[in-house]
Amino acid sequence: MADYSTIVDIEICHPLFKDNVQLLVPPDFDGLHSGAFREVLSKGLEKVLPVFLYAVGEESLTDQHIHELRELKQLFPELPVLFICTSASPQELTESEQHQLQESCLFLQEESCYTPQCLHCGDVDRSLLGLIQQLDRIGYLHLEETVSEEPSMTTRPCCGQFSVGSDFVDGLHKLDQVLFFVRDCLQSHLVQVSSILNDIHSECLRRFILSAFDMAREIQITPRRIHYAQEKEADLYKSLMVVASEKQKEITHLIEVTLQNMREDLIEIAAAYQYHGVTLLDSEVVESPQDVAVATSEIQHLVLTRLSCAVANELVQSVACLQDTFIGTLQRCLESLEKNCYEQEGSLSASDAVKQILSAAYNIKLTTSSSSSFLHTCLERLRNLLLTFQLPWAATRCLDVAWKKRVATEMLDSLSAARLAKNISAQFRDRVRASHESFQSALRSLENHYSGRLERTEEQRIAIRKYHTPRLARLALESTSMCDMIRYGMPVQGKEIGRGQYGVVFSCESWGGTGPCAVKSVVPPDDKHWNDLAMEFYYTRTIPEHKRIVKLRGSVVDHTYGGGCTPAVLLVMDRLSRDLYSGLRTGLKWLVRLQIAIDVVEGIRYLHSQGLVHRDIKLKNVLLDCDNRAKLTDLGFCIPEAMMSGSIVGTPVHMAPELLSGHYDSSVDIYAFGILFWYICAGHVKLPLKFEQFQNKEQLWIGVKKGTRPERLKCFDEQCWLLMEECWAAEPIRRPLLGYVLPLLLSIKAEYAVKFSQAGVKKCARIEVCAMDCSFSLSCCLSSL
Ligand SMILES: Nc1ncnc2c1ncn2[C@@H]1O[C@H](COP(=O)(O)OP(=O)(O)OP(=O)(O)O)[C@@H](O)[C@H]1O
Repeated sequence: MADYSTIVDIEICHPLFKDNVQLLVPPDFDGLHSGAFREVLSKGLEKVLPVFLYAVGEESLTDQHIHELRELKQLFPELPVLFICTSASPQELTESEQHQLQESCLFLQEESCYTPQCLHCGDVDRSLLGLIQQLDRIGYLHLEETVSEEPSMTTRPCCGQFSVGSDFVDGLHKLDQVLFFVRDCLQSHLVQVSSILNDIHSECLRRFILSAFDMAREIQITPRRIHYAQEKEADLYKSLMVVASEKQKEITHLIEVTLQNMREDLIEIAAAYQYHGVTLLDSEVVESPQDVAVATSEIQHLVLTRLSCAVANELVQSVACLQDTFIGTLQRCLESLEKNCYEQEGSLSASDAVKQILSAAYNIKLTTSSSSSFLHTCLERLRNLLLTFQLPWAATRCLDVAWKKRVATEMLDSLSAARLAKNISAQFRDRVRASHESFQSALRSLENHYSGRLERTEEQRIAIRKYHTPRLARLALESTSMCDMIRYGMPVQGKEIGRGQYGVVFSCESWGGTGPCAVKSVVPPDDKHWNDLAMEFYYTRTIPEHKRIVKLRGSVVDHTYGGGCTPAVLLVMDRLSRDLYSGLRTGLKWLVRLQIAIDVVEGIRYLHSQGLVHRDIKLKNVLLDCDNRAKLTDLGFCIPEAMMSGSIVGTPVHMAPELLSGHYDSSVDIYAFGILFWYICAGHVKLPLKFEQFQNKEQLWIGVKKGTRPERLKCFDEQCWLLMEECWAAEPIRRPLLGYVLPLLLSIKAEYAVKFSQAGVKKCARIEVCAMDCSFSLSCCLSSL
């Protein structure tokens, strides 16, 4: 096969060709076979990121060009092409054009970011209109009818989504457009791959976190399930043993009633019985006395079997714990425990053992020996003896309906309900005991299986929490930062608006097309801080937007920070007016403060609903907008409950006592809210007196553990005080649920709103009276209010 590709090895000193750039100039395809174009392209583009420049020498496309371009479109429908019309009259560059070109080159060299803009080619040479229309028809350019005489092309989308469209350059002198096009193409590829990468990172992260949730749940729930199964089966066993041992009278009575109710039916069933082991001659006579014995035993067996069934049914119905519904939950619990557990061969599973316990009543068997009285048994044996010796007067050989009825009746008459009951109980007890033992051994092996397995699960959960998720989070932060950087560029940092333990917050007028924003710049000193920051970023970014959580818009990694050795991570978020700390310092009205408390509770409730615990609720992490509505920020310590390791985090005065023990849950946020609510009700930011006595945080924690809490202030409303006390209860279980706190705060606020509006009406009324009463001046009246 002919090799059509020509690799031109050229050395051009230009930033564009700096790294690993290959210039592929395909041959002229005129006269070559139709597949030549495809062949060259597919060979030349192996492992190459293509940027297509298409030079056109004439003012219109030949059929061959059109064919080529159609093929190109088919092969790469998404990839843009920059068409350069080389025949456009080359003009001398004006001074300003030369300057512009230089600027563009510098611009690219500096690698600074650029927000793609809509480029219009309104000023294309009119003689090239035909060529542009041809490209339009093939689907590369989109000519726009404009009011002006000039044709206008829209080929690039506006800012936002970063994708590049095909473009047209009329003249080689417009090299800056070539540079921009190439740069845009490469950046668009970069955005595409980093978005895909970020999707993969985020999805893996999501799955890891979900599996950590499942693991935490399994670790927590499995021992409880096993315990529940043990308890429930023990109860069942106990109550069945009571039935078997102590309810003889009831069972006797039950058998008597069943016998009475069924007697006629059983005799009729016996009458209609067709023998299996006996052949009848004419007139329903049998040949030998042995046949009579067989027929007798068949009838007796029939009657006893029917009777056993009926007694079993009655027994099950009269004993509640023998019914399926009674152990429904136990069965489900066992089945879920056994789901992923291999059973040992030959041994009974716990759920089967429970089924056997239940069926113990159904499997009871009544036999003639167990049912007859001693005297009846003797008579029966005597009768069989006589039959065996074939004494002529011993028995009839005509086994007709009357005979069958007689045998059934005799059988039923011979039954002793008390003996049957005793026998049934004994059988029942033995079966239940055996099944109970099988159950216990099955549960023991289930427990053994789980104890090893739960240890492994815990190890995996720790690995997910400590290693896998933070690393993935960091990768996700880097890939999304790359996209954000290309799309929106580096945020321009304005003045400093705050400072935290880990970073500085700057204002930024606009980023990504919206503003104003705040940029939190953090320089993670080590891998641990990097990972923590990445997790914060991940949680903040992935939770769906909520009006009570400060919105994170994106992030950028500034690799030039610190001379390039300590990159800074810039988290860009919505900018709010101030934090609650400065709000309280400058003074906020009571109703406003109550509304802030409501907002905070809504924010915490939302995080909890997402499975997250904030762990650092404090005045500085509550931001206020210009209407003094609050939002939570700084999800630095925010973490899903399943990922919590018991690490000690937070701000000392807001930290619940159990935080120090390492065993805590989402109720630490409710404790912290209790303290925050103290400040909200106090209306200032002074430390509670009770806490002031402590010299350091260690002393504070000891005090808090012993029960020291902020003091009640005079201005406190009774309901508010009670609420704080509940929230900061020492035992997490006694802290109220947010679903209770929220309506309570709303009702407190509504009460005050009514009180204030009534007070306002009274105040106005008094002012009117004062105004009418000339003996009082208005100012005097107002001061009295
Ligand atoms: N989005 C924002 N809009 C306006 N101000 C903000 C914003 N984010 C933070 N600030 C201000 O910057 C301060 C520092 O915020 P940052 O989140 O870094 O730290 P912090 O919560 O005070 O401390 P730490 O991170 O150590 O817990 C806040 O107290 C607040 O005053």
